[in-house]
Amino acid sequence: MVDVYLFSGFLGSGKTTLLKNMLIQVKEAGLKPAVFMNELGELAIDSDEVEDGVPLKELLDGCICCTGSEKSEAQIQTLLAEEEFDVLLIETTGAAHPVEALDAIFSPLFAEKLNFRGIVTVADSKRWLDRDRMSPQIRSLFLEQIRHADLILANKMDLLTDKEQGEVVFGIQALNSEARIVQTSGAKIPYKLMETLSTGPKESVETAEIGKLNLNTRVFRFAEPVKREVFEQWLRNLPETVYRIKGYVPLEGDKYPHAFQYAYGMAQWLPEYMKMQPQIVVIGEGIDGVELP
Ligand SMILES: Nc1nc2c(ncn2[C@@H]2O[C@H](COP(=O)(O)OP(=O)(O)OP(=O)(O)O)[C@@H](O)[C@H]2O)c(=O)[nH]1
Repeated sequence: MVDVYLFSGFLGSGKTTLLKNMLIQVKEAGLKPAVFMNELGELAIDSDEVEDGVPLKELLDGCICCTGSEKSEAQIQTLLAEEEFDVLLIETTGAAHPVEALDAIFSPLFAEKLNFRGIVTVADSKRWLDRDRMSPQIRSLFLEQIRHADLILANKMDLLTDKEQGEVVFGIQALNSEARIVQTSGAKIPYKLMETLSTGPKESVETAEIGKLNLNTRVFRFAEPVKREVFEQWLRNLPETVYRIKGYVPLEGDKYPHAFQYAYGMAQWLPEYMKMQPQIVVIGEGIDGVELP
């Protein structure tokens, strides 16, 4: 049986960071991992982060929970037919309800093959503190992802004071008293901690109504390089409802576009040593008016 873990958590909370950490540790434990990824938007950016040699399937521009679990089922079935592996790590989009995303895994097709171990939710601790500023639907999704977790990473602790850290852990514990909560920076946990999970099928869990999410994704392609100051000024002026940006930004004077990440007001630039497509995906609510600088 293949052990299956489902990574949940809001946009930009640190799921891919956790995935990368886990891939290293699973291999170190002498096990073979495989990955199933689900991205919002038509660009496969997170999958660039999974190193070659790890079996990977992805579902683009949709959500594991709402574009029909059949597609996900088919992808997982192909993965099982084509590859040999011991552990399947599933990264859902930040817009997925974790329990609804379980549908594909609990398909009768996989009853003898997949051993579901649990939902691991990565919570952006800074966002937790500011949760009252979210729109009601987004807030409800954010809380549901935490409420249904079997293990919770209170991530991005490096951005919080000691007092805030305590506040986050108490708050999260009050919302989900069953799950173990670990304070993390860079989503670092030992794989052994995930191995302690063994929840089995989730029977008749009550999920709260989230309402219609008005999350949109837009892809912008750069016609030419931009000045870094101009781009950063543009970021500062974005509406608060832009939750996530990722992709490759061509900067004036640099040979290759830089890998770029933006989540909750925090930008991260990484040098890229290959010529990646100069494009970014912007995810948020009411982003029709957003244009590149
Ligand atoms: N300061 C800080 N940044 C972090 C931490 N964990 C992750 N990040 C950064 O947060 C950004 C988003 O991290 P990802 O791992 O891509 O988040 P994600 O949940 O996979 O994002 P989506 O797939 O878009 O939902 C990246 O720039 C990470 O480097 C942390 O503990 N502290």
